[in-house]
Amino acid sequence: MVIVTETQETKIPRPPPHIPTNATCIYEKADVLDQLSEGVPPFIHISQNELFGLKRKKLREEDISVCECVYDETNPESACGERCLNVLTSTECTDGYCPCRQHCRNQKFQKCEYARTKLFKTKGRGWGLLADENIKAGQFIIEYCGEIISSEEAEKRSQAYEALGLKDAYIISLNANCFIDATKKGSLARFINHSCQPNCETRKWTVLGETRVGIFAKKDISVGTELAYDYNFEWYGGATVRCLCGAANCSLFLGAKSHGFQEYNHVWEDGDDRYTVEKIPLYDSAEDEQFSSYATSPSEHESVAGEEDEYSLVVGGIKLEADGSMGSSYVVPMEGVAAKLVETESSKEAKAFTATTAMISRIPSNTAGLKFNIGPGSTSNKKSEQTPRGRAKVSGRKQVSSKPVAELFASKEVRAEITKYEEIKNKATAELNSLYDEIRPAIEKHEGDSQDSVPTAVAKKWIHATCAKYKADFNFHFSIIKNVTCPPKLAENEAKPSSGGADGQNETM
Ligand SMILES: C[S@@+](CC[C@H](N)C(=O)[O-])C[C@H]1O[C@@H](n2cnc3c(N)ncnc32)[C@H](O)[C@@H]1O
Repeated sequence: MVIVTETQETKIPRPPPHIPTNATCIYEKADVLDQLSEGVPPFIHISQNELFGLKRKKLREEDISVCECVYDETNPESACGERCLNVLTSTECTDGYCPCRQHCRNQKFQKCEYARTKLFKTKGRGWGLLADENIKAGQFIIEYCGEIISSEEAEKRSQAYEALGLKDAYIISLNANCFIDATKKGSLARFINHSCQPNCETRKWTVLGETRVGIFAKKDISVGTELAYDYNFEWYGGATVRCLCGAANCSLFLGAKSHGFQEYNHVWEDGDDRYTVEKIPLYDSAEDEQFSSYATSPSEHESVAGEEDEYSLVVGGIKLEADGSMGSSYVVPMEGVAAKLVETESSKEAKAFTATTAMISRIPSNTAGLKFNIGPGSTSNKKSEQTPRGRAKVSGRKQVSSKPVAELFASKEVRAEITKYEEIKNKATAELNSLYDEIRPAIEKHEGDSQDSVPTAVAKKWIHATCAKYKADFNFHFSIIKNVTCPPKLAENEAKPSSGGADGQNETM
């Protein structure tokens, strides 16, 4: 098998000269090539994402986050460890700007500081990746590299791959607008399989102003153990793949946790071991519910107006360089796929591909609130509704109105308390809405690039207002529950509460 790695000719848009580019990658490519033995389906190995039909945003000096770490020669761990401000916000330090200079330990993506891993053939799940050394919980293992594509392109490609009969899916979501496709080009992370009880997880990091996805250890992993993460597949309907992870809590199908999963729509292919199920264990849909917040519907992906890469154009897997020649790294791998894609993309029928299996997994932000998710959907897991003016409703949930609730209580004191908390809640909601209008330009500006990050000052304001709203919501509901479960003693002149409202009629909230 011929494996072709990225070449010097591959043109990657660079930031201006005064802004540093990726630090030297110390990853041993030879190690990778050794592993790609006979039988591994061909692909192009890359250790840095490539943009397809999208423009790379220039990194501006004012966008560089500079930490406050002080390097102490007697303690090498003092350089950008877990207390580094950048590490805490999942942002890599930038060469030339980090106070710890060459001692900085927070450039793991840029320097490809990967754990040692090894490809191996699994039973029934194709190829997989295992730990080739002991890995510590929290350790960065490898970057999920591939082509960065728009959501429209992702949909088009996944349908095309399905039509071509590709069994393995390698497209994961980067944010609402962009996806990483490691089908034709990728790092070894593309071989990591799914598990419903994973030892790894995906995390998004900001590296030189761009969002990148890394695979991190969720727990200590001993040498020889298979690496796996939860794909959180987002399915666009159609065929589903039986999960063979073997975990006790297995969801049984890849994508079973996604909204798009439709049990009635399974397509089993004759003679395909991957899809053969000897005995299907009983399926408990309740298990899905606890995970349902991971996945979102396809409609959540807003399309991006595809702009051409400044430097080159990729057509059906063949890269055309500025001089019209074909990039040399594109000649051998995925020949069949590339050829068919050229054929289908150039024909009008390409658009008429029936949507069958289109698997796109979604990467949750794993920064535990340190990364500021902001905007219309940030107060709820569900996509928030938009008013005609475009303003996001803060919550799509049914609102409880205080009046009928308060009337259920005989105590004046309780009624006053509930009404007071409702006023505070309404005020906090109004403040959040007006803040959203104020910061919308900043949000929209950032949505065009990385939807996950907005300037810290804006994020802080938003977090403050959101917390105030949550607190007010909580206090309002808590005061109702508290007074229902532990009603205050009534004053002599107060009547006993009726069973159904102040006027004795049954009322509902
Ligand atoms: C990102 S690839 C993983 C590498 C893949 N095994 C290979 O040989 O290239 C994802 C594909 O691997 C297979 N796969 C991954 N995890 C699986 C699992 N738990 N059960 C069954 N198939 C799995 C599915 O075909 C899926 O579309």
